[in-house]
Amino acid sequence: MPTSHATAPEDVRPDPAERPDRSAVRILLRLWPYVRPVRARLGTAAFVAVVASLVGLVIPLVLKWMVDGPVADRDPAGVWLGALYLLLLGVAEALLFGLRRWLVARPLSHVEAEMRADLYGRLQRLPVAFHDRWASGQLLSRATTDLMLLRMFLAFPLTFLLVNGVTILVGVVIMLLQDWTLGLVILGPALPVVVTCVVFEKKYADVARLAQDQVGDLTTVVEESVLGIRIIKGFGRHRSQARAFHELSGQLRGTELHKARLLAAIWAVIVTLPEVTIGAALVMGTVQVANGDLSAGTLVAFLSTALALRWPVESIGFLLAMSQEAATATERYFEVMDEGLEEELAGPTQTPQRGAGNGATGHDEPEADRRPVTAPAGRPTAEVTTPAGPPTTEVTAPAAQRTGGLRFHDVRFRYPDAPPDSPPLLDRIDLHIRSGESMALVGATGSGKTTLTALIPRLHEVTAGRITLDGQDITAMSRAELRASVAMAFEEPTLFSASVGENVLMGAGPEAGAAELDRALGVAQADFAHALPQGTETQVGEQGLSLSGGQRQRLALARAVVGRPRFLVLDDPLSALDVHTEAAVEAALRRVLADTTALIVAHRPSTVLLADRVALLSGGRIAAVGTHQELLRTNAEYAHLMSGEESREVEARR
Ligand SMILES: Nc1ncnc2c1ncn2[C@@H]1O[C@H](COP(=O)(O)OP(=O)(O)OP(=O)(O)O)[C@@H](O)[C@H]1O
Repeated sequence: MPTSHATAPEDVRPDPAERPDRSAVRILLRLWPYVRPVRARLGTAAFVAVVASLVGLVIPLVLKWMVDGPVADRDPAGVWLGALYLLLLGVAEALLFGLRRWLVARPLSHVEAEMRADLYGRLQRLPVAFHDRWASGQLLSRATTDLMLLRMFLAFPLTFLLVNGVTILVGVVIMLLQDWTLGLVILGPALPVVVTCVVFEKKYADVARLAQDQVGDLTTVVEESVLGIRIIKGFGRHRSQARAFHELSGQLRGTELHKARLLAAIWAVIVTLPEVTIGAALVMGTVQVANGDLSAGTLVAFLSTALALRWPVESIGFLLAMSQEAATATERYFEVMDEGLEEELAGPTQTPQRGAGNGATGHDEPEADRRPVTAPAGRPTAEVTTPAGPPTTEVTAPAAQRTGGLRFHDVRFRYPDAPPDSPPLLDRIDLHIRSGESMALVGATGSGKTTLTALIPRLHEVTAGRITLDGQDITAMSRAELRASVAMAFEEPTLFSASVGENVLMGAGPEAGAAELDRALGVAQADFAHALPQGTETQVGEQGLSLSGGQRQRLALARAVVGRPRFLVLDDPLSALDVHTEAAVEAALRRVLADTTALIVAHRPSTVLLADRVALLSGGRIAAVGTHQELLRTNAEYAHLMSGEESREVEARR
């Protein structure tokens, strides 16, 4: 059974100290492949916004013309004309900003959808080891909150940092042209503002990253609480769960307040300094007007321009903050996208080259696999071996029988996150399940049975050695081909939010229909599906929670057998069934197992009896292989496991 590792992944976030210290700009540049297809529209939108902003800067010049012209000459018609110009400029500015919004809305939702689709696709193709390591909440928050932040960045800060930059530049030039001394006064705070922005950016980057990671942690807690609601209620853990939630949300609140304090600090600098200088310029300008050195219109134009630049300057603070959050979101997005795909994973590092590929292997028969004894009546193979003792008889079976079926060749496995000096979980596993044979796999809890079965469809990669299916190395097959040949039913039967029929037919090709569905439901004794309100069209809830454990297990079994796989791997498939249903499923499974090569993880004698032979996994090795009766007689550990004590322990854990 998968262990708690699957539900409590370690913290995989890169240590802040280990994260490469890259500038926000370089990180954001990674978005270019997604932005490229919509660059024309985004560019046009930015151009329109620059024009709109510059239109706003013409308004002070019209004011200057009005004050020095019609107002000074007491010409009402001129004043009305000036007012009309101002109105037209205001309307033009508003229309242009509206056009910009219209231009960006569609392409940006396209970018967000593309990025989300890529992330989802990547998550499907990442190896199981990746999902073991990453908390689901961290992945969820990247697919939702982070992508929303990116869309907002492309919509506002990306454009407005450019627009405001151009506006400030043009505005400053206009002010210097009006009166260069007043212009220099206005430029005074530029240096302290720039320095503050640089310091702010670095500090804000760290806090933004922390906040986004904490959102991921919080999402994980919420998700686990919802999925585990029965356990929380059943054990009355809602208070401790709520405490854990409050603690995390308190931490997030603290981080958000830290962000707010940083924003307040930069805001104070960015707002106060320009305000003070505008005040100073007003005083100086008024004195100059009083002395006759400056026209009133010029002063009005100057101050109006300075006031028009207030917003572009003040907004820099939060535009930088949003950009920083977007850089963090980009970094978090690509942390997932940069993970190696299943397909890119190298095979075992020390693959023995003995007899690779089809044909005779030349591989020595494993010790426990050599001695032919009598097969159970009616079984397809006569090659059943005794459990213990030195090899006595060489196998004389035809080559096809020796290489056919499912075979582990000197397989070794250690979880990638296990300490490097720990012994391998599976060590020198040699096991041969002959074509058409079914083999039960028995072992103490935690001995590695589930892990061993997961190696067959390459959910994990063997550390050394190789596995062959009918003589063909599984690493030489495409994953699609491999997984079409091997069907699995896991101990934890997961159903998807779809109809019962769709859940079962997931295990077959697209051509499978009602006949295959009925047959599979029959084999798994899951005919209850026909009695559901809408028969096999009935939707099962999230994870099939509306069905009982036994019902879900039978549907999972039906899914495994529906595609008539060449190889069947069942991880304790009958654990949740009552004795009568179990007997019925066993009877039906026997017929299926006659046509396939199967490996069945078993805890109970009744499941073991489904198989032709049994392999005992102990201490990371296949300690014995033989029939149930033989192993009962000759192997004390097996006898103990089957005596019921171990089975009861396993039952008690469920
Ligand atoms: N993703 C993982 N990373 C590291 N160690 C793991 C991982 N999954 C399982 N293990 C460890 O591997 C060992 C074997 O686990 P496995 O689930 O294969 O045992 P099992 O024999 O199927 O147990 P059971 O009979 O209880 O289902 C356990 O000690 C477990 O802690």
